[in-house]
Amino acid sequence: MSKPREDYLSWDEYFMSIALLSSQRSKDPATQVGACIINKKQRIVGIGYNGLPHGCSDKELPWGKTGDWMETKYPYVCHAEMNAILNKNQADIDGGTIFTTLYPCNECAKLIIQSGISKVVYANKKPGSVPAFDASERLLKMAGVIISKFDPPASEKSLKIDLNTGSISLDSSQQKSISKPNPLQNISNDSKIIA
Ligand SMILES: Nc1ccn([C@H]2C[C@H](O)[C@@H](COP(=O)(O)O)O2)c(=O)n1
Ligand SMILES: [Zn+2]
Repeated sequence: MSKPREDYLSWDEYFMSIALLSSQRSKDPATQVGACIINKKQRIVGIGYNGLPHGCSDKELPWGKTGDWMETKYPYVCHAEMNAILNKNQADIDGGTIFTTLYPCNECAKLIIQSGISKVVYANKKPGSVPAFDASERLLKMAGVIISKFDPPASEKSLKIDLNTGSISLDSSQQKSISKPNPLQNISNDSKIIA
């Protein structure tokens, strides 16, 4: 009898991969973020990425980061976590988990708490002390939300999606390459999340 496939995605890898894939819908030229919410039964109930509100033109609103605040992206972009919560297809997400490619900001932390989500799994966090992330941590901890850093696989694991042929390959090797930096652990304040 043939054996089941051994080289497959763990649940956490699966949900974080979906968050990462969703981030690739973002039009933010600097930082693409994705989020995936699961309910208590491990079913996906919401997905989102950072982008402008419905009906607001990607071409008319600014995408810059500096200068006059009104002429930056910050007042206009909906965060990935916010979109995932608003897109949820189930009213009750109490006790759910949100997988997010970037640590949630304080505004998203409020939404996470109020929606009943009880766990956050994040892949990246901006280095140093950033007020929006410090305040978020304060709120999440106070509300009893579990904060967990995504545990990357012990060995190299990468997914390659070929949209031309419609094929996908999951490559894994026994050892992590020492020379190649892990993009999930190494981001600067200004860098793209996924290289
Ligand atoms: N947890 C987060 C944090 C940030 N975002 C979005 C908001 C912006 O589009 C971008 C951050 O801009 P940056 O200053 O890093 O270029 O990421 C989000 O969706 N979720
Ligand atoms: Zn946010």
